[in-house]
Amino acid sequence: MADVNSAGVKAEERFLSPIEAPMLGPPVSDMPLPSVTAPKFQKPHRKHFSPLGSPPSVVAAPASPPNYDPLVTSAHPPTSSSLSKPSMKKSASSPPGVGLIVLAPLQSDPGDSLSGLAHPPLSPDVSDCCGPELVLKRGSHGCHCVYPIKLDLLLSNVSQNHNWDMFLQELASELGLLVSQIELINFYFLSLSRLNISMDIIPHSGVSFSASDASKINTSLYLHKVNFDPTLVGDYKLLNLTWFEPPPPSPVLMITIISTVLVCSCVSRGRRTEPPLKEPEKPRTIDTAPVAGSVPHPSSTRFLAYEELREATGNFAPASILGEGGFGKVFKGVLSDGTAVAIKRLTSGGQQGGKEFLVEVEMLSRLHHRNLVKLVGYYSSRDSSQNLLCYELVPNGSLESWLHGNLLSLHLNYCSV
Ligand SMILES: Nc1ncnc2c1ncn2[C@@H]1O[C@H](COP(=O)(O)OP(=O)(O)OP(=O)(O)O)[C@@H](O)[C@H]1O
Repeated sequence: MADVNSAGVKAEERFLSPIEAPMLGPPVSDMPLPSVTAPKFQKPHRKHFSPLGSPPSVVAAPASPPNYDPLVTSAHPPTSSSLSKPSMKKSASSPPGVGLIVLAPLQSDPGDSLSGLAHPPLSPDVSDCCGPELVLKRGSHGCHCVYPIKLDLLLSNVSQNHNWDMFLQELASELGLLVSQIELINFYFLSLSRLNISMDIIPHSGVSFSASDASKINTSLYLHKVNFDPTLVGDYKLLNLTWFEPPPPSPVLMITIISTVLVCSCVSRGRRTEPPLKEPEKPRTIDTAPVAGSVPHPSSTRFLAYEELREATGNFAPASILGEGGFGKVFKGVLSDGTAVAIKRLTSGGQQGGKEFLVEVEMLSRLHHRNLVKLVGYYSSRDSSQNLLCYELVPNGSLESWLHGNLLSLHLNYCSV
């Protein structure tokens, strides 16, 4: 009898290198598994669970593919007769190696008896919007593609009046699946009671099965934990199980995620550690500028430490006195930076209070004229009991001599402004 596939095609017309079926010859593990060539993008890891090896182990496909191509078929609509006109086609979109493992044809006369067999209800064709190794999830909106588990079983002692719905229900129940997750892709009769059947198991949620779920299915089938009604199927053998590990996120997505994390991290860190904005510090010495009431200290001139002024004048030594006006003595001195200055020490208890003094200092510091003596800085104690003005030193004689001499220079001091 010659074997026929689901489309009723004689096996010997299709297969150049037939291999013995597991129950008829070499074990399935000796069957070379074809290599997979998938596009680089979204390439999933394809893993074969060896039915004859340790159940949870993953057996990689051999590096060298066999010389013959495995038969790759698309899903076929149910055929009314196993001897009907063949409609099998090579799938261009499917990668090699994803499909039916070819079993050897039996050398017996097929006769017409196969036409009376109850054929498995194959899933109808669906639109081919999915990429290689992906299948369309039925019932979903749009083109929802998922990675299935591809399963090949060898069924023996199959009832001729096989109730395939019952078989699928039992298989789904035993594997903890929904019947809707199992799609029969192809079948191949070896004899009246024996056939190889291929199916896709569709993940109920997500884009693929987890490794543990795939391993459970593999183990259940390998260890024959799946029990069928003996009136339906006498025995079965796991020929092949292929699980597609979901591809890792694309590099673009990874870069986006990493960038987002980095940006968020930097922003968060910046908020934590960014010091509060500070006013640029003015050159100060030891003392700090006074704040008299609501009047801020003058910003356009220097606040000088009393200690510096005291040292500059030799502790306001009488020898450094330049003169004396209506508001106090004027001392000659040199600041720590070498600037020669005239320091006017206002008489304590003068007419001006702290606020007025600071306002005057602010005004003086903003007046600039070639005939005005430049204000270098000032000092005012917190209680305004000590107020000092520091001018550039006018050399070559007293102001009086300048004013009353030939020079037409004008001197305006703090009191006369
Ligand atoms: N920048 C200066 N450089 C050199 N000597 C100065 C300077 N400022 C004041 N003096 C000296 O100190 C003296 C006192 O000056 P001050 O300005 O205090 O009084 P005044 O200008 O003479 O009169 P008034 O008190 O009415 O302003 C001046 O006569 C001058 O000799």
